[in-house]
Amino acid sequence: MKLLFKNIKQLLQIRDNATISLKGSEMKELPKLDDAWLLVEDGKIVDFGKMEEIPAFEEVETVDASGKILLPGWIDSHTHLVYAGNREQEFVDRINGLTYEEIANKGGGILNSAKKLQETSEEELYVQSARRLEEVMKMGTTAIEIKSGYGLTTDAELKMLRVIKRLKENYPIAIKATFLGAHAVPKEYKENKDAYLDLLVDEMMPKIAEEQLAEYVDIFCEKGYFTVEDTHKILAAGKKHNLIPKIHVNQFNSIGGIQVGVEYDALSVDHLEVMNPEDIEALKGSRTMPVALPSCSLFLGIPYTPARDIIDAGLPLALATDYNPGSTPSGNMNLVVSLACMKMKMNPEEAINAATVNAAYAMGLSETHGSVTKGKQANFILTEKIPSYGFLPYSFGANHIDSVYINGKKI
Ligand SMILES: N=CN[C@@H](CCC(=O)O)C(=O)O
Ligand SMILES: [Zn+2]
Repeated sequence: MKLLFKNIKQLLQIRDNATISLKGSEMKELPKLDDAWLLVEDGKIVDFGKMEEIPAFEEVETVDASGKILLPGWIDSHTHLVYAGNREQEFVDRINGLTYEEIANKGGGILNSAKKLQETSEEELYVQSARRLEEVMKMGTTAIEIKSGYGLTTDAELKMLRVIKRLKENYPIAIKATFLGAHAVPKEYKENKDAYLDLLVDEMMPKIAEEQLAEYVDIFCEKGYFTVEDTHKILAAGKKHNLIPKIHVNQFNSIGGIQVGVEYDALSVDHLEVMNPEDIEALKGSRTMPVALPSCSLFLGIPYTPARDIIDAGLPLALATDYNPGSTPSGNMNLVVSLACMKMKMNPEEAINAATVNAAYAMGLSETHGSVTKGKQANFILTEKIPSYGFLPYSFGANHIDSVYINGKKI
């Protein structure tokens, strides 16, 4: 089945196959075609061009995109979308003056979510997660990474990863799974963290690898959670099972997590709210993508990732939501793109590049996703009639999405 978009006001993010990621000043360029057409066949982009040169097509279904912009769907490379219930009460506790750390120290936070998840059946967890996945797809997300890490026992971590597997099977969106058993130390292991690390390495990882339940491995490298040494241990064990690192670092403190990530050739290092010059230096010359999560900063009232320092140092940057019940109960990539412009001083071009091309890199999907390239998946956002692409981040809070296409099909 062929699908033809005609009269597209602006076709954004046109790239050749060689574009894998964008860094430094390259992020300011957003290649586009005005008054364009685009042809889709078998779920893939076949060709595109200017309306004045449109060939005669037969037996095609046509979409009139007059006044509308067509751009690649958002790629969300960092989420915890599979979780049970919510943490609304902690939100109120924070309004009333407690900090995220104080809440975690009194048994809330990640351990609170873990307790809820352990008590929730796999079926119910699937139903709650599928609802969230459908919600983010409608908001333009066309590829998504999902982490475990609210299980913290072998059974509950496997339950989470099986739910992710079922989502992969039942939805057209590309999904990558990450094993984040090292998200927090369970209460029972408070005095013996090493025994928990052994459980992750000796019991959970082999099972996950055997059932092929994850592509990536993650750890929350942060004061009060896991140290740089723990990070070495988990990433080295992950390597034995072909689990590529994508790690939580520098959210509250800079303790050397970026350097370990780079040493293990991590695909991405995520959060980065607190960065010192050595952290930026460590990323130079590496293949590791820095990933910022501005809606987490908004919700927790913590600093925003210093995007200007990162990009102006010649580095790439990707954007993601961090969708989770504690620090970011929102999976809205449109808001993330707006926040990147408003709070991190990224230009609209930089923010769109960070949420498409660079985000695809951060999920290992550069060959199939993230740009309008012949042969790539036909994953698009078709906007409402809007004056320009800059209007998307400018009019924050309104998504301006007419429709979303995944593999050439309107969802
Ligand atoms: N920082 C670590 N993990 C999550 C939040 C976890 C939670 O509060 O439930 C994050 O990326 O923000
Ligand atoms: Zn996270």
